[in-house]
Amino acid sequence: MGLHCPAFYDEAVIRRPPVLCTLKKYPTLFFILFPAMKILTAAQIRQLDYATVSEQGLSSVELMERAATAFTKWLRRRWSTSQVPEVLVLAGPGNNGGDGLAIARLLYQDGYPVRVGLLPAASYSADYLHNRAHLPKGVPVHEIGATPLELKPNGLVVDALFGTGLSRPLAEEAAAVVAQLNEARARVVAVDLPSGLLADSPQPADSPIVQASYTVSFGLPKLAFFLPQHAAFVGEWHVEDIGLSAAFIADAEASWFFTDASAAQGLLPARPPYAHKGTFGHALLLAGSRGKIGAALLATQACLRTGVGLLTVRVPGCGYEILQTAAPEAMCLADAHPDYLSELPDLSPYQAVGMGPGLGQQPASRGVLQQLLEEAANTSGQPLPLVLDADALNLLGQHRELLAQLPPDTVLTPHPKEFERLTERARDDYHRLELLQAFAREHRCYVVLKGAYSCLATPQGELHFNCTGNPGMATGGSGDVLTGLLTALRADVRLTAFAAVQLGVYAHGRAGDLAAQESGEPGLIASDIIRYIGPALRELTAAREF
Ligand SMILES: NC(=O)C1=CN([C@@H]2O[C@H](COP(=O)(O)OP(=O)(O)OC[C@H]3O[C@@H](n4cnc5c(N)ncnc54)[C@H](OP(=O)(O)O)[C@@H]3O)[C@@H](O)[C@H]2O)[C@@H](O)CC1
Ligand SMILES: [K+]
Repeated sequence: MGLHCPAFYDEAVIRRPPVLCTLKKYPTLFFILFPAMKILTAAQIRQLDYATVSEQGLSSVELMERAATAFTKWLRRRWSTSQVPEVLVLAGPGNNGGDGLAIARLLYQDGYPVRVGLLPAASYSADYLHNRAHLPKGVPVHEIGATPLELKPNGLVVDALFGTGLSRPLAEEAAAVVAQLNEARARVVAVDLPSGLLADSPQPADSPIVQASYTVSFGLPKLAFFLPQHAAFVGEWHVEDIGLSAAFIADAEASWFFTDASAAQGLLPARPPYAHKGTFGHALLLAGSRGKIGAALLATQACLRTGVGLLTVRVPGCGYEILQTAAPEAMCLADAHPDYLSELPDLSPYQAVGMGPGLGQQPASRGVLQQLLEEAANTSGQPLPLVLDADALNLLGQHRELLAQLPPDTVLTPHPKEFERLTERARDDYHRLELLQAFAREHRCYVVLKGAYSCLATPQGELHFNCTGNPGMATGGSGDVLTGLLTALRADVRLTAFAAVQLGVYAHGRAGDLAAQESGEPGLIASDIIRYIGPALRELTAAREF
């Protein structure tokens, strides 16, 4: 029965478009210099602009030309001249508008039918004026704002109204243009940022913002791209490499990062040739209750597939035969109670413990959690690594006094609703990030906030956004798989706590992406993710050194 009834995290919002970071020109340099991929603030991006220009002996117009060329190449790869009846480029008064004017010129030279709409302003940037002067005469130009936009059916709109220089919510003509685009559901490709969206800070909920189908950004992604509340504005986002100063980025202070393939690659050490099962640790899972033994089984299978040396699973009596039959590779310790966990086993054999999938919220199970926290903190030497999920988190939320007992470096994997139960209701996604950062710092733990771009907060207050995963993974049991996977990696003493969690979250999403290629997103179930953990980890394993 319980086999088909895993724990759900249906409140988790997993609605994200695929990320395609195209770093074509300077990929090797980029990957060597930036193992942790930084997300810079809008102010840092402006400094990066200056640093690039002075370091490379460029003029700012030349850097703008690089950006426009990269954007145009991206657009050309997507649509040929015969596929679009018109490209309407909307240009604002700053350098985002300057990019737009250069893009209009390049597209026109490539044979696209281009028209330009200019937003009137009191003053214009120097590079805007340069590109305005160089717009070919054959490109029709008109003012926008006061009159209705005439949009051709199936045409493309290039949104180059405002980028990182936005200093206040859009109003008047600019707001009118945004309203018309959104109402017409125009097919919009935003240059750098959808106009009206701030790159990295909150703004009033009713701010006019372009709803882009695509956003093509330069150099590095913006923080705004990773937040669910912006998905409808940003659309599918891409980052194009324009050779921005690598030295500046390497030196820049950052507390936001993203984990893509290059950051995750090599995090898992190769297995030594003379390895034995003791090398990879012995993990314990505390999971399951009547009707939710499936959750325990999913966590078990994921833990095994991640390469744990030995695994023992503690389930209530009703789960014993199920576990022994469905997962013969694991050892099973039946609890004295038939329906839920009521006793903590001796912890001395284990290198890591995962608790929560399908657990239920019985007072006796809370007692097990409390004892686990006490004993894990008091092991001789380092505290015993813990991974807490699902009902273990709900029990912590109901008894917040237990939070003070979390051993350092404990890993918590809440979805937004579970996180809210541990802290407070967030006003918006930015506030949620603040709460996440503060919580991880205060409790010296790692918190994985699950969802699209799952966000890992570290005890040092860093936030790492994960780039793998897909909406197919918003299905019952996905979270149980993550718990098993992370427990196995925490039992592997070769990995630091941070590396284990960063790798685990990335590998979980990657396994889901590989599984979705086979099953499609709607048909994806948690067991499919487990089948692809091995292939995902194989991609991420470092070369063996002798
Ligand atoms: N950095 C890089 O690496 C590279 C950057 N590049 C490009 O530069 C872009 C940034 O350009 P940017 O700094 O000129 O800012 P941008 O977004 O065009 O807006 C500024 C103008 O808008 C005005 N304005 C602001 N808010 C407003 C409002 N609510 N309503 C009305 N007006 C408002 C503001 O006027 P003010 O605030 O002074 O009144 C000013 O006139 C960046 O996104 C990228 O596309 C690439 O070319 C090369 C590499
Ligand atoms: K824009």
